[in-house]
Amino acid sequence: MSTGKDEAETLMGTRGGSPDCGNMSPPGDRPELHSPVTLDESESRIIGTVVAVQANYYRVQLDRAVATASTLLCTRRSRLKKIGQQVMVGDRVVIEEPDWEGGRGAVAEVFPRQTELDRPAIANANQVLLVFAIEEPTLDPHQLTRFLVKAESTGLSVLLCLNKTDLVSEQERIEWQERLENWGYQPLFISVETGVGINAVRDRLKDKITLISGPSGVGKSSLINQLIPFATLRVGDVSGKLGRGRHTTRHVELFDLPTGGLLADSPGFNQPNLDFPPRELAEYFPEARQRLQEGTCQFSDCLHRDEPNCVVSGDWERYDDYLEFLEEAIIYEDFLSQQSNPESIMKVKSKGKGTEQNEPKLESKKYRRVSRRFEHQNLEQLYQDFEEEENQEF
Ligand SMILES: Nc1nc2c(ncn2[C@@H]2O[C@H](COP(=O)(O)OP(=O)(O)OP(=O)(O)O)[C@@H](O)[C@H]2O)c(=O)[nH]1
Ligand SMILES: [Zn+2]
Repeated sequence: MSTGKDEAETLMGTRGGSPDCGNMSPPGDRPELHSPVTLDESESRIIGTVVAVQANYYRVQLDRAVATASTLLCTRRSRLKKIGQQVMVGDRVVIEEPDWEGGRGAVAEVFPRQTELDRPAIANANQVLLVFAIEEPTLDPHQLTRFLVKAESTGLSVLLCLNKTDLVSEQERIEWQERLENWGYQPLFISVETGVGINAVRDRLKDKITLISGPSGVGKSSLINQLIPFATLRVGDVSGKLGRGRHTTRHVELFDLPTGGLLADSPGFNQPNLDFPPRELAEYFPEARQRLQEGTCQFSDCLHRDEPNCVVSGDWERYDDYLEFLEEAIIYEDFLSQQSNPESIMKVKSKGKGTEQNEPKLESKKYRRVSRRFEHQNLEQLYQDFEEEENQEF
């Protein structure tokens, strides 16, 4: 746990850009939220966390309220602009020139980020809280796996929470527990309806920055309403849908948990497209991760498909999901490489009599095992994502 003073010693602000910590902080190296030290008296620094970014303004929640202000609306000092220092939601920052009465200030320095995600754009997040329901909607292991893989791909800790346990028997709950433990997870079983397990969730969110995720209807909003008192939610967020504004894909805002910690809800994160290199996929299945820790595949670039002497392929429940997602990740990689080289999408075909015509290239050999239907669906989603992103203001 670092203190404000530790942070002051490692400030980057004027000393260059953010370290490229990407979205893959190594497992086991997961940061805790900084302890609530606000005003570093020796240097009179005002320190806080950026909880929202709106146009060129940053809403900064101070570690400790000063005078009557607990948040300040800040601009970014021009010297940060000059060095290209971006300010993200979740950033720990130093504020200068506070105007306590007007509630204004200027972000002068940004502490080095411990983690950084780009979709949603959030710095220093510690964990993903993945919420599913056991019933209504019935828990679908395949969909759960997709969300788990997406959550794992952030490099953050993954906390799985199964809601609506009031709708199933204890026997059913235990069956799910055993099954998920075999996958490598220790889920929290909760019921927002009856209150079971909510305190355990609170404990796990304490002093951390948590990104909540999960499909529609599982009870995320109901859970958020339990965790954050009505009074602290801003107008427009009272349904429990935190920060769901016009910019659905990238917009993210942090909300204060009364027991300590911050919670972010980003609807874009609830469309779990698998947008990472195929080689990484095995790392996102705890079962595969474990096999790779215990053994080594014959080929260093093994995709764990049908290569000889592979330690990953084999008899584990989610191996078929692995294979399906692998194909999807390969398609995505191919799509990206075609984006960067548009000519590669088309080939010139002779139509006879000296005429030529551009036609889309057929899939390359390594992707042929993908079914047409599967490919079509996924590409449609990829194109949609791509267009959506193009249209985003950030
Ligand atoms: N039986 C039961 N119903 C619950 C529980 N938690 C939530 N619900 C109900 O499930 C329905 C969906 O809950 P929401 O909180 O709106 O779900 P959501 O995940 O926010 O859904 P989206 O807004 O579509 O993302 C509501 O009718 C809730 O009352 C629970 O623990 N048990
Ligand atoms: Zn292998």
